[in-house]
Amino acid sequence: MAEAAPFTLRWGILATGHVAERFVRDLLTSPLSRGVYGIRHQLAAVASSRSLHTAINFCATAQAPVGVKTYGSYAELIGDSDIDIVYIATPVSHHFQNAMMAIDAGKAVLCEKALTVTASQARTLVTAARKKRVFLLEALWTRFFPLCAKVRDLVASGVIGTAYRVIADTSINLEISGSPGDLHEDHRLLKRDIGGGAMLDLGIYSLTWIMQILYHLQREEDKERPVVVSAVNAYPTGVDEMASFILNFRRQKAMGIGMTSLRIASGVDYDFTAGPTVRIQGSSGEIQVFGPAFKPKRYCVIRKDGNGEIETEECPIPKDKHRDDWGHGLFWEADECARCIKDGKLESEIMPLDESVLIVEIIESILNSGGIRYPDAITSHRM
Ligand SMILES: NC(=O)C1=CN([C@@H]2O[C@H](COP(=O)(O)OP(=O)(O)OC[C@H]3O[C@@H](n4cnc5c(N)ncnc54)[C@H](OP(=O)(O)O)[C@@H]3O)[C@@H](O)[C@H]2O)C=CC1
Ligand SMILES: O=C1OC[C@@H](O)[C@H](O)[C@H]1O
Repeated sequence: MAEAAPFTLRWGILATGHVAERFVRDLLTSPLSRGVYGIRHQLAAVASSRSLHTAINFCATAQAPVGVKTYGSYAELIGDSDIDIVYIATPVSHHFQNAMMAIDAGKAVLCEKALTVTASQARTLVTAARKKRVFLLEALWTRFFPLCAKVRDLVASGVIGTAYRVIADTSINLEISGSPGDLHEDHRLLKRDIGGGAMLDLGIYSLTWIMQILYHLQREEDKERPVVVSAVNAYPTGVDEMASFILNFRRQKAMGIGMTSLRIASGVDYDFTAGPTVRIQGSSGEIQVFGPAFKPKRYCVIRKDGNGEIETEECPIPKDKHRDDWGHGLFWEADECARCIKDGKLESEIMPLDESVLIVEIIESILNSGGIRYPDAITSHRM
């Protein structure tokens, strides 16, 4: 019997910045190069808010195939009937408006992290997607790494006993060399008007590690939400440059301890000096994760009764040799979109919408505790 043709998902790319290029390069790799079958991705169109030329140049740089449509406005892309899903790769400040526009037009949406600047925006977006019955997913790419799936499975299967503590750090160093104290203010992460700051950009990864173990793995019927305490340092531009937080799951007798910084990196070098960026400690052992928390590379399992033996699992990002050996790791979230949409699902079980909303709520409470306020222009529900 002939094999069924793979399900094809037609993508429209909204914005042409740094992550959009990486995402498109990933989309253009073959799912077979990472052992994924039954789906394929088609890059249908790219839009830039700046100009048509920017979109055309973007396609050339990303080595897009001929025939990809290009637009000089987001509205044109969203109105294109040959697109199934819109990937939103604008700064956080613009996610609410961009995603709302796509949802209103009945398009599925994969929206970069953080889902929105405020919890109220996140709730409104999710309500709109559910009402319109369109697929919506926050592009928290790390969640979809096979490494994360393996770690979740290991914890759920009781390999380390009961998980009582998760410690996670996601930090980079934006200090200007030779000018101690000063950070690179031209960096998007220092800009308040586009939703900069450590928590929304990087702390969210520490948070997702804690949440995918201590929250996501709880029984669906009676999930315990954490009580949050935090400390935040602000930078003169008004964004948070450093934050530490504790998520207390009292009923589980468990705590998540998260850190993020734009001043001091997780380690001088992620491979050799950072140590584990994530530690999951259980009653009978520990799982340690190495590499940046947003792009983990390997994990090891240390059992209390293991006589000091450490089981290490390397998890390299698969490369496509037909695409210049490219592979960044963003393709796994794209594959999840294709699988969900193929199966008629409106959200992913790996990163449910209620969890995305809860994550923005937690970030908001952490930022509020440090007096961080974003301008009305990016916190409103104006379209
Ligand atoms: N998953 C991951 O690995 C990563 C995710 N991210 C997330 O992706 C998003 C974008 O980040 P990144 O690509 O690094 O950002 P960039 O600044 O490189 O790109 C953002 C793009 O958004 C568009 N844009 C629209 N309005 C504005 C505006 N007012 N200011 C700036 N850009 C605007 C522009 O595209 P155009 O002019 O074509 O419309 C711009 O190129 C963020 O939400 C971030 O959190 C970022 C890095 C890595
Ligand atoms: O989401 C992200 O992950 C990778 C980092 O390099 C980047 O700053 C951040 O936006």
